[in-house]
Amino acid sequence: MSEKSLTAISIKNLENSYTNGNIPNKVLKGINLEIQPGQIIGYIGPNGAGKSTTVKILCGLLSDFDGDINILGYDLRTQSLEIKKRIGYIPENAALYDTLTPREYLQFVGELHAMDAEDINLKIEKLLDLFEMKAHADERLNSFSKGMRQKILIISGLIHNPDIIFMDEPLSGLDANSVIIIKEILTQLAREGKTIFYSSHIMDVVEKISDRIILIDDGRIIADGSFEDLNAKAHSGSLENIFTELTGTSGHSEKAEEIINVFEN
Ligand SMILES: Nc1ncnc2c1ncn2[C@@H]1O[C@H](COP(=O)(O)OP(=O)(O)OP(=O)(O)O)[C@@H](O)[C@H]1O
Repeated sequence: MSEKSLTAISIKNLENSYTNGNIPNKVLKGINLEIQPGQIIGYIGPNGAGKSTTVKILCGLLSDFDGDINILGYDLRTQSLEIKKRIGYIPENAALYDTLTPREYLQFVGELHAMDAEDINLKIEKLLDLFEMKAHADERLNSFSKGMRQKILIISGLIHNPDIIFMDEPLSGLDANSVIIIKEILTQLAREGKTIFYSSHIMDVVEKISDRIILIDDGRIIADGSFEDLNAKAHSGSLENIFTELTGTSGHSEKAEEIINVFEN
């Protein structure tokens, strides 16, 4: 991690709007966060709360925002290239180059990160093997299942050994063994001082791996603390219950009944 800063991610008054037609839709309404290295952050919230938008801004994929963001001591607006060298981004879905094989795609990603060719090839071989993808190394990506594609996305987000790893629903499509391995990888990387910013709807995984859980709703942070802190605040027992209590969604069985009634009548 950069010697320039002790703070991994600093976000001050982050605001963002999308414009649909001429009408601005304010999505982030003043996010303030200081995240220290070595933390696993679980970033959660209801659909449309602004999680993916936050992650895309932090990864430099959306540049139209208000507020100040500093990552590893670098200003996101003026030094985004320095930041991009030091972060990894694992989205839920991404356009992989379907005509390439995983080996070719990962070589391409390694080259983008200016990695040494020998180092790239060595890592590709080892990682494909460890993710049980070696047998598919030379098949085209367009023949891959969702989980197989997700494994390639995970490898490509980690291959350059980033200091901060941003993940947006990264376990989507993975089988149970792979989920356990990824959880273990994240815990071990955090122990080495890497920072993990993890956005997901899978509450039991977030509950288990996160040192700190940040709950956003309608573009604002409504809870921030360890699972124990949040649990003490909401007295709910599980993160799923805390989530529903704090985001004001309740009466699930009544809602399910109403939905079935609409289908059946
Ligand atoms: N490209 C876009 N153009 C216009 N509006 C957008 C765009 N992307 C997202 N939005 C809007 O911004 C809001 C936040 O979306 P975002 O994808 O950040 O939410 P999220 O918390 O990640 O949701 P989910 O849990 O459903 O993935 C939503 O109202 C969404 O409609």
